[in-house]
Amino acid sequence: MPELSPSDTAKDAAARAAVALVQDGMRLGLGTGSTAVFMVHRLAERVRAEGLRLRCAATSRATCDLAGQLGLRIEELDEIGWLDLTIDGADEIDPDLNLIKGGGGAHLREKITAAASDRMVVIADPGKVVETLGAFHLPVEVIPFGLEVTRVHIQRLLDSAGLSQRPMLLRQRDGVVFRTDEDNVILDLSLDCIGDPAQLARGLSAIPGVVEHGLFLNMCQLALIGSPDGSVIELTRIEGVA
Ligand SMILES: O=C(CO)[C@H](O)[C@H](O)COP(=O)(O)O
Repeated sequence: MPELSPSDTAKDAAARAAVALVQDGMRLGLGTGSTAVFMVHRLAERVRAEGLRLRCAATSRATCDLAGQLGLRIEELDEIGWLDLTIDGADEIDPDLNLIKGGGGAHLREKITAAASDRMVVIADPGKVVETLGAFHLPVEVIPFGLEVTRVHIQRLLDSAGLSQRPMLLRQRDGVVFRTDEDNVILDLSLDCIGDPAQLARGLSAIPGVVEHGLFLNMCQLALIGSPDGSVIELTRIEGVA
């Protein structure tokens, strides 16, 4: 394997630590993003080496394709029904293990998958750990029909919550509007600092046209933060803390 950058070494360390939690017979959710890519590789290595029998659901087409190439059999989430563990990346992680996700545009399937899991473990490099959520843009998946009207509703919500907001960007990739696996679009909100994530999450969920936002509150029980030296720090959440 080519030498990894410090950031990739950190991601790989977190991924290895998460894959070490996997036991024979488990039903797993596989996350999306560059850190999750390391996890899928390490998981495939363990399956090959130890003959682990796993049932896996993927949170995106990209992860499904990668897992298939590495010899992991992917099933539909509904075929498996419920998962023991989902391992996924994150864009921001606060001290209560609340998250911003969706940098890769997969947060809808990621949230459905994590919500169908006994346990969600997040893997990340140290740059993802923050005191307060919001420096990373907040992705909001929106149905294309009535997009501009939905945008007005979101703006009104942000105004009423006193959240300063730079232009709400319609996500593009390679010069064209980005479409999610569900064929929706994403509005990226630049909020700087989200003082009350629960209130914002409730408000966004109540807007017709919003399919899902990237706030993952009270969903993650453990974050494994890799370091460029290969060590891993465990962050845990005290149950019941919002
Ligand atoms: O939420 C996600 C995709 O929707 C990713 O998990 C998140 O963007 C982190 O990605 P990366 O590991 O590449 O930093």
